[in-house]
Amino acid sequence: MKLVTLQAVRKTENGFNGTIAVPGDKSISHRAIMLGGIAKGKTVVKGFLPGEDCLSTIACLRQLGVNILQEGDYVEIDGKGVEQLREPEAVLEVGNSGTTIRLLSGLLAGLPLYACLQGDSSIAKRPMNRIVEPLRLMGTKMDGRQDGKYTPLTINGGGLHSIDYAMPIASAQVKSAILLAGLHATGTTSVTELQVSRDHTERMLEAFGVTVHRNGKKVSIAGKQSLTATTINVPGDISSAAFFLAAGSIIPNSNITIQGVGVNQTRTGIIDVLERMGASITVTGEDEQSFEPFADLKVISAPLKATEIAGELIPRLIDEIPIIALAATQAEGTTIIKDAGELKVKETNRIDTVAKELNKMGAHIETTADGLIIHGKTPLKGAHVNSHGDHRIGMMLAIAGCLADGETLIENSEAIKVSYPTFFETLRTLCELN
Ligand SMILES: O=C(O)C1=C[C@@H](OP(=O)(O)O)[C@@H](O)[C@H](O)C1
Ligand SMILES: C=C(OP(=O)(O)O)C(=O)O
Repeated sequence: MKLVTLQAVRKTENGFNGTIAVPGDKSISHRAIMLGGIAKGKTVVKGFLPGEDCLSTIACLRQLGVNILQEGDYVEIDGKGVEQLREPEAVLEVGNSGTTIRLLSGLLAGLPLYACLQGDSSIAKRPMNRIVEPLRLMGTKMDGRQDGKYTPLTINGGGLHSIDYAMPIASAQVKSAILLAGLHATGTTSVTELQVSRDHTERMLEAFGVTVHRNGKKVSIAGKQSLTATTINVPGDISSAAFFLAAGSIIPNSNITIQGVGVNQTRTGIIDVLERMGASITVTGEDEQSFEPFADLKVISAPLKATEIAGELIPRLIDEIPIIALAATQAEGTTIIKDAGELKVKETNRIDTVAKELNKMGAHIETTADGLIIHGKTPLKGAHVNSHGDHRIGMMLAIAGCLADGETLIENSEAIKVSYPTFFETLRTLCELN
């Protein structure tokens, strides 16, 4: 039986203060393990995120026969090239990780192996047809429940040919799955994005010596290229830093510096939106040397005003919408978030869970078909809330609890370990929790 965890959080009286570093970027950590696993030579990953999702990726690659040493945020991968991957003897378990199942499916599609992939009860509800359709077009024999819509997925890979695919949705996971399959297909595979999404796969493939052509929203990769091992320095995860950027803005008397955060343009929508709302954020020490840019972010509390978030901005802050919604409850005016229907197919339906849980605390949030309407300047009060097993909802509620009058109890708080296992330790360095 799974234990239900309950975390108590009380209002912080003196603000959030201090200098912190957030754990490594989740998206980049997954990709470093997968690409290191098919490269030739020793790949070293520094600043790896030892969160449950990325540990699932390591476990899957080990099942495929890759030797991986992991100690905290340090990883060494003994890469022997893609031909050394062996057929897994058991089902590949991806846990709660959408990135693991979608990217790994793309990788496996190109290899002459049979594999079965499944995850937890949240993964079982998330759409897989978005990758199954293009991978089938490339020649993959692939199936899943309801004609490939849902997990478990089975893949009988190999013998792929290239495609020129126009994506019907904005998704870095779908783009990456196709590019990883294209790596082992004949001809040149192209993907044209509907809207620009995070480009970590493209950047990391280049870091492993692969030629990737980019032309606006079109990305192309010639098949049959091999990867050469490298050292990957993973920046701090801006999606984790986002909780403190928002907290520092809305919790009075705060002053936080977050060191070494990844500031890839495809991920910095959170900074743009908070600044537009009136937040005081300073970006310093930008380092562009590495394949992914890093910077230090400083935030001090400031009065916020409402905004509208829509269109091309959405993929640049898709995972930050729960914490942006909390910030908007404290802003002057009504914030409108639209074009964010993708939120319905994350770890939970985040349109519903954000509204339901924050409204328990006194917020006034309405749901729409593709977003949220958030009425500002609503004082929050402590309540018994639930992460519903969604890490980002859990962290957002913990920050809400630091702002609300009285005590907040967060049920299923253990979900936070998916992307930020030391979240409450960081919180305790910034303020008194209880
Ligand atoms: O490629 C990635 O690492 C991710 C892409 C996004 O998902 P989609 O591709 O479904 O938009 C994001 O929400 C997820 O947390 C990580
Ligand atoms: C949606 C997320 O991740 P994934 O799709 O990898 O489960 C997330 O981290 O918010």
